[in-house]
Amino acid sequence: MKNTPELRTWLDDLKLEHPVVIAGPCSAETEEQVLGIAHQLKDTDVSYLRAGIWKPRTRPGNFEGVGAIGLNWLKKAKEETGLKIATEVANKAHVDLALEADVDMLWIGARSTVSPFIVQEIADALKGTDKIVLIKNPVNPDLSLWLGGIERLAKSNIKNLGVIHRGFSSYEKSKYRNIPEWQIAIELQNRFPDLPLICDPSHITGKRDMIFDVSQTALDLNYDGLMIETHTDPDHAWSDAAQQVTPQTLVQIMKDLKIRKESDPEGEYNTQLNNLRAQIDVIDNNLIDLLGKRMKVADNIGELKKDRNVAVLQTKRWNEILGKMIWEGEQQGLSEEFVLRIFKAIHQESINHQEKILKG
Ligand SMILES: C=C(O[C@@H]1C=C(C(=O)O)C=C[C@H]1O)C(=O)O
Repeated sequence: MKNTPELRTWLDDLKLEHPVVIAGPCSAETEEQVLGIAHQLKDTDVSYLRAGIWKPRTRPGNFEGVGAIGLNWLKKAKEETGLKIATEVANKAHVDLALEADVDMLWIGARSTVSPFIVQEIADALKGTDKIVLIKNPVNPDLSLWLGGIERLAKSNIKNLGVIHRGFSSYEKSKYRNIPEWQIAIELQNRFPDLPLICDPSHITGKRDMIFDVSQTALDLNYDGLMIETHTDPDHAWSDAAQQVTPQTLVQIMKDLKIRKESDPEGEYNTQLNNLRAQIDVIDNNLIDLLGKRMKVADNIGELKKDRNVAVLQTKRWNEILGKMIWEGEQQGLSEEFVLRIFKAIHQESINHQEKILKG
């Protein structure tokens, strides 16, 4: 699949002056709930009313969605408010029912994206549709799997495509429900700059008081839209209560968010920007130069170890370096997480270099 400006057509056709907003409850619960939320979202920045009807849950025994009847509630909400409607599909039966209900936007959930069989089944069922089809990132941080899902949809001749970044599962404890790993979405943007990219801060954060901050980060990174779970009584929602906001909060979030433009033609801004970027270029060259030099020293250490038949990994020395560099990093305003990441990568490269010598 190639990037083309046509990928943005459905988004451009909306003619919005703000990011596209998809909002609504995590799950459709009752007709009154869906209609109540829809009416409160009418005349806001929201273009698409979302509601989950079939809910994939981690453990059995939780609320698994109201099923097809929810489509009637969404249709009614569309008739009454003019909002377009969106729901998640996870198999061919869901797709057939959603298309029959004339749902405007369908999305594939993170737990489905991990399965090429499921994505292919959905792509086949949607073949040639002019509906908008969005694909969430897989639960695991695997860009190829995400791209593979998009390619399957594109091969099924689906033109109105987009992606939703909802963060990635991790065993590690984190302040996020699903760690954003922004660099994965940035890489995806690099490959497909015109593919509409939507952020789902509700699933990334899992907590309503972090939604604004993550949404702002997404806009700072050029995202095209937001999918935000919205409920008139979030605390009593039947699923994902902690991450849903009221329609009033959503309106406030949209008001407070700063919408960034991609660039600015203004002269003085560009002069200063180019100046600073020239400084970054010099520093980057120095970094590469220093890293190359460091690896040459590691090569020499490798030769020494080879002569004496000593193991490459020296945990004590390595831990001393880490401790020192975390402290030094702190003095330079660098986070521990960043220093650890960089030095683990440097250490691995150094080990690879020495391995080559010991095995050579
Ligand atoms: C370079 C060495 O080998 C390994 C690599 C290290 C590094 O790159 O700093 C540190 C400890 C070792 O695990 C060494 O023993 O000093």
